[in-house]
Amino acid sequence: MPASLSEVFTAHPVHLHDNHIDFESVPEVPDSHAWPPVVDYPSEDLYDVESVPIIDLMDPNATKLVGNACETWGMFQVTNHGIPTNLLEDVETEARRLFQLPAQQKLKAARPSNGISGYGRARINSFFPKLMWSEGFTIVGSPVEHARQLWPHEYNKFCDVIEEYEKEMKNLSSRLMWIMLGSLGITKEDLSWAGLKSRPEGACAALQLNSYPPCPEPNRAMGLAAHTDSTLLTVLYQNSTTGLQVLRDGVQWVTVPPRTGTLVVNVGDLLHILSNSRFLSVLHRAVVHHTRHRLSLAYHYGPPPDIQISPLSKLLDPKHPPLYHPVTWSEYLERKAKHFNKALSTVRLCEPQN
Ligand SMILES: C=C1C[C@]23C[C@@]1(O)CC[C@H]2[C@@]12CCC[C@@](C)(C(=O)O1)[C@H]2[C@@H]3C(=O)O
Ligand SMILES: O=C(O)CCC(=O)C(=O)O
Ligand SMILES: [Fe+2]
Repeated sequence: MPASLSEVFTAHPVHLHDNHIDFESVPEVPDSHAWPPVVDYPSEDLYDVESVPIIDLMDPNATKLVGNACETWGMFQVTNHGIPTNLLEDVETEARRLFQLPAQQKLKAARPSNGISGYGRARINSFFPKLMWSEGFTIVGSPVEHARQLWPHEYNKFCDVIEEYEKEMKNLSSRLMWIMLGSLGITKEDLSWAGLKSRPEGACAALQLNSYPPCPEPNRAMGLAAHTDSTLLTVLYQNSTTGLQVLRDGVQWVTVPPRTGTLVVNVGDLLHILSNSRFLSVLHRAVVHHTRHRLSLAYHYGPPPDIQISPLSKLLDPKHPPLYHPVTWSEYLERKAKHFNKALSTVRLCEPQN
């Protein structure tokens, strides 16, 4: 069994580095990136819809509002989250600087086919016949090794900003997790691994930088295909270009409009399991824009990789039996690498009632 997140993908190599195109210079979407019209669910433009809840973390009712959003949307936006505005600006600038590098330079820090961190396409691309209109850079822990490959002489600024962002995101994610669980009546005593003193690092995370260049034919391309995250929760910063969509009630794509200073939070598959299905792990995707470049930074927050995650006993009774097998984050990421969006059903104990 893998001891760290980095080892998870050794058994599931994905080869995704061929066929690079210069997104900025092509006049039309090449066949390699041309998606047939996605006829799954309508987009909200057709209807007048409510949007993802915006929750002020300083609101005395925040816990209740967060719980409600997790049970109905599986996603919410937060204000008054405590992440300094200048840090958000700096991290956006550094991400932009990275993606602006020439392809050959970025490929020096390419994510190995059997590795977790580095530059490359979304690993979920291996499940689709067409390529996505995006590039990504995954960071687990220190970015130094890869940053040196990108900027041999001036990698310090990037590393300082990323490390500060990782530190702030880790604190915020932990705080959010306790608010989310608190809404279900769960306290620190109910989660044996959360207070493990012997493991000061405790939780584990991956920071995913995503770049979506402008696209000459946005309706024929896909930025990031519909997926759920394998995490406990994900905290997403998006720049001022729209693109993120969330599946509402399993029937309709709803855009999550960027709002300055606001962060998007979504429930991941592991929190869905812990909550015994009370919280929704929602499908979300990123579409692309005709003229505007979109950037997003997703902080994928999970438990220590080798800790068993299973429905919390406090939420179980004869009417609410456990719906999932215990699984570690490492094992779950392996399942995701093999089964993609069917990973959750591979750990399900019994079929949903309705
Ligand atoms: C820890 C991780 C979660 C993630 C895989 C990763 O190693 C880092 C990137 C994450 C991401 C982002 C895009 C969608 C996704 C399904 C993917 O392929 O890479 C998620 C992965 C996940 O949540 O399973
Ligand atoms: O770019 C976005 O808005 C979505 C990114 C995302 O879903 C992810 O990195 O998991
Ligand atoms: Fe995601």
